Amino acid sequence: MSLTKVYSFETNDKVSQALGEFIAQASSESIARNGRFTIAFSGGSLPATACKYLRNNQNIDFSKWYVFFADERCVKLDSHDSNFRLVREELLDYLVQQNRSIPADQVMVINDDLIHEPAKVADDYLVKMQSVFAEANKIRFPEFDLILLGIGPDGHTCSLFPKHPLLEVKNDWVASIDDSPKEPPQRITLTLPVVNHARRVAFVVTGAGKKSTVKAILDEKNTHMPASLVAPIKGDSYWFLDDAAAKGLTENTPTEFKL
Ligand SMILES: O=C1O[C@H](COP(=O)(O)O)[C@@H](O)[C@H](O)[C@H]1O
Repeated sequence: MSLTKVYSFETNDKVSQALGEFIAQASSESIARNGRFTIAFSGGSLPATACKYLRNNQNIDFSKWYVFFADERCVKLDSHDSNFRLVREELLDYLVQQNRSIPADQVMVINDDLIHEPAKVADDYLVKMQSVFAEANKIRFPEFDLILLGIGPDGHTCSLFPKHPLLEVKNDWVASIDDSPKEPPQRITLTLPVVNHARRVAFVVTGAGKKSTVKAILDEKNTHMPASLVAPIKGDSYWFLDDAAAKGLTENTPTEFKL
C-alpha cells in the first residue's frame, strides 16, 4: 500500500534544503537501480523552491538525469509563462556554469513551433516520452522515478483542473488543454494515470495562501480537488510544506510529520 508522508518546516528555505536532499537521494537510488533518473518538474513557485540547494549538491550525477515537465504552457520556451524557462533559470543554467550540464537531449521540452496547436504539442511530447521510456510497447504507463507537483489554490495539480474532463482520461500519457481556467489557457499536461504510476510523487506547497487547500486535500480528502486524486499505485506520496501552509492540518491527518 502506498504511503503519504507529510513534512513541514519552519521556513521556505528549510523546505528547499530538505527537498534538495530528498531529490538527491531519489536520484542516487534510481541511478544505482536503473542507471538513470527520470524526473518531471512542475512550474509556478516550485522550481525556485526545489532547485535552490539542489543545483549546488556535488553528490548528484546530473549526466544521468532525464528531465520532463509535469505540465507545460503552450508558449515559446523563452516566454515568462514557460515552465521550462523557470527550470532553466533555477537549475540548468547553474549546472552549465559548473560544467555539470544535463545533456541537452535529456531535457524534454515542448516543440514551441507547434504552440498554436496544443494537440500537436501533446503528440510530439508523447513521442519524446516514448523515446526515453523505450519499453513503451510493453508497458501501459511510464514509471517516473520522481514527479514534483505544485498545487493551485483551487487544488489543481499539473494542468489538471477541478471538474475538467481531462480528469477522466484513462489511457493517454499526455493530454492537451485549450481552456485552462488559469492563464495561459493552452497547455499540455501529464495525465492522472501517469502521475499515479510514478515511483514517488512529491508535492511542494508553501505560503499561508495555500493553507486551506492543503487542509481540504490532506485532512478532508476533498475529491473535487484534483490533487486529492493523486494516489500512486506502487509508489509513495510526499508533501513538503512550510509551517504556514501546514497550519490548518490537525492531528487527524493520517501522516508522518517530521523527516
Ligand atoms: O499553472 C500552474 O500552476 C501550478 C501551481 O503554481 P503555483 O505558482 O501556485 O505554485 C503549477 O504546479 C503548475 O505547474 C503550473 O503550470
